[in-house]
Amino acid sequence: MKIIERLYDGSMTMLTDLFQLTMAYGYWKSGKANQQAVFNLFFRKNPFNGGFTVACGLEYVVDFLNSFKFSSDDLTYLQAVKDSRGNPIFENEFLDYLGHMDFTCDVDAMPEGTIVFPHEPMIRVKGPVIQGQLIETPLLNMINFQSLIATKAARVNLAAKGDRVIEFGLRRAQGIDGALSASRAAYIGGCSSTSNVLAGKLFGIPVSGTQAHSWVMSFDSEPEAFEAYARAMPDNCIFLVDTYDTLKGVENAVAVGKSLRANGKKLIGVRIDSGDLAYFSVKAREILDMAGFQDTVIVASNDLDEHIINSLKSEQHAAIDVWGVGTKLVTAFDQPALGAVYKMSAIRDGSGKWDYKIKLSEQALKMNNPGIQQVRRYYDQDKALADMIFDSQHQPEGKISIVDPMDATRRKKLAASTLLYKDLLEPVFEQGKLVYKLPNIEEIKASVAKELGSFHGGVKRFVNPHSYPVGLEASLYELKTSLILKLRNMENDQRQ
Ligand SMILES: Nc1ncnc2c1ncn2[C@@H]1O[C@H](COP(=O)(O)OP(=O)(O)OP(=O)(O)O)[C@@H](O)[C@H]1O
Ligand SMILES: O=P(O)(O)OC[C@H]1O[C@H](OP(=O)(O)OP(=O)(O)O)[C@H](O)[C@@H]1O
Ligand SMILES: O=C(O)c1cccnc1
Repeated sequence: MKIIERLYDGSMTMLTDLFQLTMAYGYWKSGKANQQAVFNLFFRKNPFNGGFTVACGLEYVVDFLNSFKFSSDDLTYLQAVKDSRGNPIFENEFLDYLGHMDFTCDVDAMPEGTIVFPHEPMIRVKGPVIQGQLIETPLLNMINFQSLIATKAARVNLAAKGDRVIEFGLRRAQGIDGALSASRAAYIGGCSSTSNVLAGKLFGIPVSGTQAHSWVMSFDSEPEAFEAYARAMPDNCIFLVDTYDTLKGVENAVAVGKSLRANGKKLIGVRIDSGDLAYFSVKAREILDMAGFQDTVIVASNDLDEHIINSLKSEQHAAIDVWGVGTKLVTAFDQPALGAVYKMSAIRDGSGKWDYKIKLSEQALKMNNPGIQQVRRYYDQDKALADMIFDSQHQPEGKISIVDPMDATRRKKLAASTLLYKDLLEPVFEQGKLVYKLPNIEEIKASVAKELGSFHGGVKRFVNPHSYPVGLEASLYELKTSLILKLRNMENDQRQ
């Protein structure tokens, strides 16, 4: 079979790191496979030095978990995986166990489109430790990338201040799924359409586009190229005007626009893809307006990102109506990974009691939070005030104090009983059964716009954004501190 058919028709359960399978084998050998554990997926820093992150990728995760099953092909492959002495790593009885394994975990997650902040669990998995372990890598793969791109797209669209942004990234994206899931995430983050036709077909995203230099170059002259296009597609005319001389190109577009008009058609737009976009767009606008083409839009492209768009639009008053953004959006050019991690935060001991876990680190930033966490977002009217990470086993009551996990002296008191709130993690799977109704892509996209609207402008600015308050509920903070002290004492005792 060809590589693309094999990739997309096969089971995805093996989309994991080998060490997840070797640890799974170890859990099984040690009789621990079914010990209940809790894992949280979270990141430690907003991308792009920004003040927020857009959660994205859950639909992929749901699909992946829904069809989580090792196929006989997978097991045959695993049978042949060898250790350092050339012997099979996995014994057949274990492979048989994997073959019969069904996904039975509880999964709670933030819906796609939720605005999320560092240290907040975006996904919580509770169930047999072997299963929680095996799905670590694919969950990170799906959530890290799509959340990164949805966040970049949200930033680009904030800079465009309501103008249409078309995502042009397919040709520069990181491979096939890098392009497809980037187109999906970019649309969710706020783009209006994509040039990626397969993404349009798969996800129901509107597709749109203009024309390339090769079209113009294939004719003896630019006017001939525009005329031929207008004859072929009179209702789809956005001419690329910078192949030879941008302003002459606009004049050539106007000339064809006049004959389109004479036939009851319209010159929809011109695209400028090089040079000083502020200067050329303003000049192009003058030419178009003088000729009576006030409603012809100016599309700009060429290595754009949120900073260039912001400068062109807000500082230089460029006359650009539509932004075509490719490379820097779909490759998350200035930050290639979100850096979300997946950490165990509790495991049930032999007596059935939850044993809360943290990982010690020299860096406070790297110490995870313990417990079976939930995130509560408090609102004052329709504005988000602060988020509290708490242990769902101990529902907070009365007056609430939240503690900054990076600086315990920073505490925020909330008159919680008078405030509206929403718990951000929603049940997705209960004992392996899907209990969540997936929103469609339009609903997800609309929720990003709505959610962003509930945050103060300072959180969304590009330079030194305001750090939105996220804290640990005080008793969870105390618990974390006591676990750290206990582990440090254990370390000291072992050294003596
Ligand atoms: N007025 C402007 N202010 C800020 N940045 C701009 C402005 N006009 C264009 N840019 C950006 O400057 C960069 C221009 O890069 P470059 O010099 O490679 O483009 P170019 O001169 O159009 O040549 P090419 O044909 O190779 O694209 C692009 O990222 C573009 O988006
Ligand atoms: O610049 P991006 O944000 O990635 O947007 C996509 C770019 O892709 C096309 O260029 P093409 O691949 O033909 O090459 P070019 O850079 O020489 O125009 C298009 O003209 C844009 O410039
Ligand atoms: O349609 C376009 O103008 C387009 C598509 C892909 C990349 N650059 C431009």
